[in-house]
Amino acid sequence: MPRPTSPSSRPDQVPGLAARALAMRAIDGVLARNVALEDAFEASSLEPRDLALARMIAGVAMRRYGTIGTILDGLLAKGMPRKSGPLEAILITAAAQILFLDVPDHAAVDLAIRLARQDDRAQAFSGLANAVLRKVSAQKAEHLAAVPPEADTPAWLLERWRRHYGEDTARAIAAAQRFEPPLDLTVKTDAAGWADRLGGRVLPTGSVRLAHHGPVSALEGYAEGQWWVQDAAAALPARLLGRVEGLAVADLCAAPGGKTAQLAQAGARVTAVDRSENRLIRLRENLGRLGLEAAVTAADILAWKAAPFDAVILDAPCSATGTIRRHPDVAWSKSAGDVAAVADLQRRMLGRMAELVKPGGLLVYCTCSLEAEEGEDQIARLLAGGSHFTLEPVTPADIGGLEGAITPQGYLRTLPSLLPDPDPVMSGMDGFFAARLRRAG
Ligand SMILES: C[S@@+](CC[C@H](N)C(=O)[O-])C[C@H]1O[C@@H](n2cnc3c(N)ncnc32)[C@H](O)[C@@H]1O
Repeated sequence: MPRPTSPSSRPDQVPGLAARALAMRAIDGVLARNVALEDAFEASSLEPRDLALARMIAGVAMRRYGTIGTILDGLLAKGMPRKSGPLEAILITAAAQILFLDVPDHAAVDLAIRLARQDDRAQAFSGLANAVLRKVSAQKAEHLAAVPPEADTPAWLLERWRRHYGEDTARAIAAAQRFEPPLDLTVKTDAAGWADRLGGRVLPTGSVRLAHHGPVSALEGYAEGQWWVQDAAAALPARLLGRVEGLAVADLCAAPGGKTAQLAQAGARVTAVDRSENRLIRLRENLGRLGLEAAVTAADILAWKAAPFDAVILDAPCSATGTIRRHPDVAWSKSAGDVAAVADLQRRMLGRMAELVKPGGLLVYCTCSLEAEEGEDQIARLLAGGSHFTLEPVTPADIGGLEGAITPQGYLRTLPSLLPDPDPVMSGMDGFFAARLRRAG
């Protein structure tokens, strides 16, 4: 039975407590059950202000979880107590505020103690929590200086990136992921005009970049459907199909529809396929707001039958390690086993593509993963196995001159460390892989 809480400590009556409680539950969900942070927020009924605060706290806590964990470990002489329920998530929630947010330390500590006291298992450790958090607060700068930047990337991921990209690039990727990303928009037309109106800048690849971290629906042009949110790297794979006006194009694994919108805007007759009905609701809403059209189909593409298309883009489900800047929980909720499982699914999806692309037609395969198994290795295996496809190398002209994003083999490989800027929050792009293949005629 949950213990009754005293009226003065009910989350809805203590200012700020509900936001901390939600942040703590979201963090606990990632660390204890591999639940995505967003799932905790989507199910919440908190006021928008509290929800935004909870998102901010949990976001920075996951982005800097390696640093926070190292500092807490150093202060817990006997390690995290066993059977202490959400104590670890409570400490992380408070330490994230103390170390990285502009919140009075005493408020962060006080609210953490209230959360601990509300939980049957954690309450016995509220004194310990108080002592540890006061030590975090007392020597912030010293604690932070003692932790190397790589601590915020799990060792297994860093090791893979070292093997595939080399030491310097692996470190640069890890460093880029410690900062919140900018907001990138794909605009229908007039990128320079929208950059001007929204106070942003046009990237060489054509996206408009803003340093904006609030809700986007209040920004000019959103309601009128003049642009959509899409990371600069995510906007590149659809462009590899070249001129698509009047062509029949299948967008496979399409929801929430960023690439569908690009292709429809470019004049293609798009068929958007995804197996998730829920995500297709968002795709339809997005297309509706943008005033764009596509034929939308809910189906598992491993079983879907259709007459072949002039061109196909397959944005396969992946480990999403290229999006850790945007979704820092991905770093801590995924494992090497997850990479192997999605790589197997991607291989099976690619195996079906010859049926769906007309002879002479184009296929673009892409993933938002930094892992070679989900990118380079997939295409190398496909091409080595007597495939119907040949590689059409990506050229700088395809992607706004971003030569650094093209590999010697002719693949597109964007990294969070590309597009550097003196302001780290205006730097970088998601990690994407894409290959362009032509089916034999
Ligand atoms: C990376 S997301 C796609 C993002 C989208 N292309 C965009 O640009 O907005 C991957 C999508 O694959 C879908 N998916 C996963 N397995 C699938 C399958 N077997 N058949 C169809 N869709 C699938 C998921 O529901 C998810 O929406």
